[in-house]
Amino acid sequence: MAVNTVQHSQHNNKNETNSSTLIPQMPMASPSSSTTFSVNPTDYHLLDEVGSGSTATVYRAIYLPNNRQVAVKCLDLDRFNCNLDDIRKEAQTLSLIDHPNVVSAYCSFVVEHYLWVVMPFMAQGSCLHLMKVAYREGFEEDSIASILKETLKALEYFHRQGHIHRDVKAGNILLHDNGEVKVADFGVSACMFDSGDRQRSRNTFVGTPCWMAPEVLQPGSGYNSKADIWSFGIMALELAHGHAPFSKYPPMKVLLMTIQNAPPGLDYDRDRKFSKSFKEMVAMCLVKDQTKRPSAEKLLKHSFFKNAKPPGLSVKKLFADLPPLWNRVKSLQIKDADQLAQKKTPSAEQEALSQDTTTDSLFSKCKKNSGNLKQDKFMLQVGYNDMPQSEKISGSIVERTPSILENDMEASKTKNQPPKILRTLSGPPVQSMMLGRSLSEKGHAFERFGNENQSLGEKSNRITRQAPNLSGPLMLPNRASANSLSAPIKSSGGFRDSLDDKSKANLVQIKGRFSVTSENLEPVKGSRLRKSASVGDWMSDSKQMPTSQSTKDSANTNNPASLLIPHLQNLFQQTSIQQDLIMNLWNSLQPDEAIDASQNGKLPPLPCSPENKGSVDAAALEREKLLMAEVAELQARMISLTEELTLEKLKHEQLQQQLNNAYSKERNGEKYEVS
Ligand SMILES: Nc1ncnc2c1ncn2[C@@H]1O[C@H](COP(=O)(O)OP(=O)(O)OP(=O)(O)O)[C@@H](O)[C@H]1O
Repeated sequence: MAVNTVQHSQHNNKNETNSSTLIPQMPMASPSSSTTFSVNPTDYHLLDEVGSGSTATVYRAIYLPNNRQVAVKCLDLDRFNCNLDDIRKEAQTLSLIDHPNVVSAYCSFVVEHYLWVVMPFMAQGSCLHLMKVAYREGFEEDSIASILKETLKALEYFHRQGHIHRDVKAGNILLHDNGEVKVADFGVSACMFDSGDRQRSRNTFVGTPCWMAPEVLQPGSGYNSKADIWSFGIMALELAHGHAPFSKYPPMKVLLMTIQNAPPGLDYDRDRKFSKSFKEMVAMCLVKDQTKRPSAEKLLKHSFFKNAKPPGLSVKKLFADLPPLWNRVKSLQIKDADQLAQKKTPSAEQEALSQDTTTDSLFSKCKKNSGNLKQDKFMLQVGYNDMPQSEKISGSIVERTPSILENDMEASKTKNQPPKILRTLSGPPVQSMMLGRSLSEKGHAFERFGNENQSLGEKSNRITRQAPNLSGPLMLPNRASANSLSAPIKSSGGFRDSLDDKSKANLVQIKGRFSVTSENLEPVKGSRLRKSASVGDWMSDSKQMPTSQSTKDSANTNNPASLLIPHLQNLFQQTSIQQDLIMNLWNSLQPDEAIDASQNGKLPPLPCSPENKGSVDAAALEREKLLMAEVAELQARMISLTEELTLEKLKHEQLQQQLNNAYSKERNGEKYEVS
């Protein structure tokens, strides 16, 4: 493997302070191909966007020197608090991966603040995308068996090499025209989230809430390759139903449900169409005790896989009649953008709705429906430093109302957008020459959708491209092609670890991923977070999605009810989830550990007597009452402010009327007398 030492371009990641942090450009021959790919970005002609996830956008591209079709994954380095040395190591590891069921990398290099990873182009995209486009209820069992078997072969390979994939899900299983199945997203993404050495990365977890194994969420428990087997079981359910279990719930709730509930599985009644052997195989993967889960090697011997057909038969047929991937991606984007646009509630209606909501109904609604609130209105924020000392573990679900979203979009439209940034709303910064070509290609593709769709396309472009992505790298447009239903999450090796370590004091979620251990939050602070695909459109805005402090501030201003009520709802939601989480984690501590942590100040002095857990519940109730009272007070203030505002508006209108009268009389030469 030749290593080109030419530094192509600098990127402005904050960690780039020591000499070893520049990522080397790595031209390399693909392990299974003799072609060498250059690290010169002008050698790549980016054509269409074929997918996007929480960390990257992926393009179909042509490698100009040999006219070969490739995929270029563009990871935004600004989004991560990453050690570039680690990225280099991981990129090297990635280049050494050589298995027919694993998507390897041809080369990687930095273009401005993007890491470009050049890979084989998998022409049918991910299983998740395929389900969204054509199989919303999931695939048939024969296709599932083949996809799972190929995936399992890749996992067996990873595990044999001592690796854990850590993000096994349908969004990371790619398909090719001939039915080939390959696992993607190994290596680079992992390292993007795992600064630190290998050992440390074992103590952190990159994953996606619905797919995460219980042991990676449990305080203090370690995990190993069996975590992939759990995710594999969840993915089996995802392929069978078209979505992962719990995917309709907010991430924090998913975490709790994964820990507390019985493992999900194929239901004997509801899933009658599936074989006993499939159900049994899934049940073997989804055992909470990781030691009781089979290894990938052992699982491959299960009868379910023995009978699996070759993918050329059972997978290839899935996309026989479908248009090319990039057109599917575009039409899905259009559909999603259209749905997004239709979700808008006129702000007046929103206000009326908000004002109708009483404290009681609001509270009970939040309590009762906390799990049913639409995922696509939520964004999860997890943080320590923003919270009072007594609430050091926090997980807040912030509801994003359609009217706020709308405002964001309007605001973004009015901002001055330098052409380059405008171009990069959904993609990497590339030379204008490449940009021109890429955009024109996109234009052609849109033409195929006819006039009606063309205008939708424009709308989609307006919404998805101009969505508020201007204030920071985290602001991604809401895209159909994103790894919907698969927002990854990252947590440290248990919450207790996080509490112990000041360097892990900030928790931030980046587009669905839990990004724990953020020592330097600068790239995130002030940035606006938005959506993740998978569990919906969770969005945040430093201005509009308040932390507890900004919520307080907003209560002190003359904000109209339509803005305040969603904040109150957020508070309720946030508080109830936090309470659940605190109680759950606290109760999972050993009594002596809890006392110890309280006494040495690592944990706030919760009124928890290990002998008498009932007092914890009482304290929680007490706290709930206090919060209710606070909210009632806030709401009363809000109502009175709203009334004042209405009065002022009335006065204003009257004055306006008088002025108009005076003006028209003056024009008519009459003398106006103020009444
Ligand atoms: N080599 C490829 N060929 C074709 N499509 C691809 C390729 N790699 C990725 N994609 C598409 O792009 C999507 C996003 O890619 P990827 O999962 O690597 O991004 P990510 O940001 O790492 O996602 P995640 O949200 O899982 O972290 C995939 O779900 C898939 O649809």
